[in-house]
Amino acid sequence: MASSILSDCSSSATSRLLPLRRALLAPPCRFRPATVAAPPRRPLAIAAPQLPLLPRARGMASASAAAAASSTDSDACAKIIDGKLVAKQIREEIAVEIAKMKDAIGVVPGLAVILVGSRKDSQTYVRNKKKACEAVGIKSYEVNLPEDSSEDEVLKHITTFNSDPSVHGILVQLPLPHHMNDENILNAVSIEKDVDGFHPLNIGRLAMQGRDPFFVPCTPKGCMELLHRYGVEIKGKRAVVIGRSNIVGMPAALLLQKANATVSIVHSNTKKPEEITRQADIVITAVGVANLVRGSWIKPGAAIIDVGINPVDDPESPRGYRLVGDVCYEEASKIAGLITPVPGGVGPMTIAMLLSNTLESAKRIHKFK
Ligand SMILES: NC(=O)C1=CN([C@@H]2O[C@H](COP(=O)(O)OP(=O)(O)OC[C@H]3O[C@@H](n4cnc5c(N)ncnc54)[C@H](OP(=O)(O)O)[C@@H]3O)[C@@H](O)[C@H]2O)C=CC1
Ligand SMILES: Nc1nc(=O)c2c([nH]1)NC[C@@H]1CN(c3ccc(C(=O)N[C@@H](CCC(=O)O)C(=O)O)cc3)C=[N+]21
Repeated sequence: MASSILSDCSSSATSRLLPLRRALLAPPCRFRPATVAAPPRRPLAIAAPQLPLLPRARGMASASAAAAASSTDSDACAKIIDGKLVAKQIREEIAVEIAKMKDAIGVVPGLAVILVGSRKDSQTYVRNKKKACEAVGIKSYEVNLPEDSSEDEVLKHITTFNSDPSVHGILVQLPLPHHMNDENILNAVSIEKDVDGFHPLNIGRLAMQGRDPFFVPCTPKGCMELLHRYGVEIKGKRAVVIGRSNIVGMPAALLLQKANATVSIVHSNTKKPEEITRQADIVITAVGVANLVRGSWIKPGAAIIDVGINPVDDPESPRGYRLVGDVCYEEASKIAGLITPVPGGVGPMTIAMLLSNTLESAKRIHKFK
């Protein structure tokens, strides 16, 4: 459900909640349309990190550059990280690899999606995943179960997919109905087919030094991919992750740490989150609160990756609502060096990473290089 109120990002410390006003939608930056930065094409950075191909974004090159950027500089305008474009490039790369694999060994990757219940947003995500699979040549299998299904029914489908050789990835759409135990269900997915990367063994391997998971969770992997493709240096930088969920915040923090950032995690009990966030060269937000992160929370020149997807009422939109992130975009885009929009930032990357994980799984299972 869309929230019926929207922070207008205009008060100082706390969000003032007002009815939606059209004027708030005006683009804040004079140069905004021209600053959408297209990253050059290159293979997935997760497999082979480093090698930034874009010139460093304003303010990200060094502390002195960041210090030079002033938050009162009205011309300052962040580069937009175009997740939609990067995701398209990645899908094209994946389609080429799938065609090669099919030619060489006659195998196409298969992804099974299990959806329980009839939440509209979950149905949309699953439909979009299916479309994305078809477009790159991944065969998709779908199971739709009613809301009142038993945990055993879900487990039965997982077991069937675990032993089906044409299925290389299994995804159980979250959230599950309340009467089901997420842990039991996620534990049942074979770790070799856990393309969401949510199995405790995969998360454990992600957390451990010198170990690698079979799969990195898609949304955090997408965030890292955007940072890599836009040439954001991570090693030695300060990063703040806002949110610590098992599916986004926590694995995002682990990945940043693996990439040698110094990481702080902000959560609902954190005191003075703005002071902590203001120290960060890189901020990843995954909270689910519209406009939580204000311009005053951001270090000039920082890279901001906004994972939040928050519906707010918008009578002028055909759907009656629109999506905004956790970051007050109007304010943040005047101070940050780089920023992801919502929509069109991390969301499309999540789906691209799911396709990437499914291809990776098929290649590993069939020992195809
Ligand atoms: N773009 C994409 O592809 C995806 C987007 N999302 C979106 O990302 C957002 C987060 O999703 P998810 O991680 O699943 O959400 P969860 O609700 O599982 O986790 C939210 C986290 O935010 C923290 N939090 C809540 N309120 C505050 C606050 N005021 N200040 C600081 N931290 C706070 C919570 O802290 P605590 O742990 O203390 O409760 C918790 O760790 C949602 O908007 C979701 O729709 C999610 C997945 C993919
Ligand atoms: N097992 C499981 N794995 C998930 O990865 C998973 C999940 N369950 N449950 C729900 C969350 C959410 N999620 C998103 C995926 C794509 C967009 C996306 O493509 N968003 C578009 C907007 C789409 C629109 O306009 O509605 C964008 O940000 O541009 C958003 C959110 C994956 N999740």
